Amino acid sequence: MAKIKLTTDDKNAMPISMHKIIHRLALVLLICVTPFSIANFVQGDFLVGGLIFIICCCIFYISFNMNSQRQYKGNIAFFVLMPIAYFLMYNLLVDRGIIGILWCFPTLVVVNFIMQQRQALISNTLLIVILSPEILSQFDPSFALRIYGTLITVGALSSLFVNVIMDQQNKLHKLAITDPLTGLLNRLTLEEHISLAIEQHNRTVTPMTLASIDIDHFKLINDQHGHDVGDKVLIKIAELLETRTRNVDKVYRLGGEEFLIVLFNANLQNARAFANNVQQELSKLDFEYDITPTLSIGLAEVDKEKTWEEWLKHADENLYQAKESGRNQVIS
Ligand SMILES: Nc1nc2c(ncn2[C@@H]2O[C@H](COP(=O)(O)OP(=O)(O)OP(=O)(O)O)[C@@H](O)[C@H]2O)c(=O)[nH]1
Repeated sequence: MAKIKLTTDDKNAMPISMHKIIHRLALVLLICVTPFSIANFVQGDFLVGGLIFIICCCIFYISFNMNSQRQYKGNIAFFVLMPIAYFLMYNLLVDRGIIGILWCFPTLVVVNFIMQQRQALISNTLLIVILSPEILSQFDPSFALRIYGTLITVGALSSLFVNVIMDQQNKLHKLAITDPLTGLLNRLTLEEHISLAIEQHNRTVTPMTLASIDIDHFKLINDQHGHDVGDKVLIKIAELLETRTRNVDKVYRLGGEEFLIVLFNANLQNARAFANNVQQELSKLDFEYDITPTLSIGLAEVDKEKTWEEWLKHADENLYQAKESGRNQVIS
């Protein structure tokens, strides 16, 4: 089964479920914690008020940032907002003793939700290290040990919890966007990727070409050799398409024996060379029962005057012409 290609950005991005969790976290903070911060300011307790306010700002900022920019990577929280919060937390511990420690617990949990796993681990370890001199000087060793035990347990449990959610969500997301037979992308992300390709073309004038691909007389393969043999042909062709494309390209099975490839940074000439190469490679593959499948391919280069639907339609029309001209053809 072909593996879906993930770009570096896909790999660094937080899963969609984390976006929702952070929006909800922001809402919970707004309702439950912000009034607490205001109350502290009113009572003149600027340290506690400021600390809570900064943590809330951190979550609000990230939540807002995620609405406008889906690829949040946790850097703002790691490099800017958390150091400020930790500075205040240290002073709180110096000033209030054991009461100051209490705010570390929600912080350890929140950090796991708003940063990537490695950043969260570093950040939480740093928090404990920063507070250590004060913990050791203020409390006797057995009590200090209990504090460390509880801080580490809360940090580790929340990290475990977040990782289980992210893992499940990644699996579900992968299932939702892939075709179960071939492992290629299905239609779900088609509009998003084609629109992104158009955006990138408009921004950088990078050429992009769509290749609409259809197996010729596939019904005959099914009828003569059975559906399971037809499935194996589909899987092998999907693997061929995946191995012949680059990491940035997107390969879809749109249904039945129909495939689509978004060829990034490829003009019509590059795409034609790619299509001819795929046809040649296919003719060299060994299939059961001496089946010799062929492909009809329609190509269309991106045109900034066209919408993504028109671009797709153009590639489909060329595919239709390839079929009409006798199949096993590339038309652009
Ligand atoms: N084995 C298998 N067959 C499928 C699958 N999905 C669709 N098909 C079959 O694909 C065949 C498509 O047939 P047609 O649309 O007539 O196309 P074709 O025979 O390839 O003819 P042309 O496209 O005109 O060259 C049908 O027989 C479908 O049953 C699948 O997942 N597995």
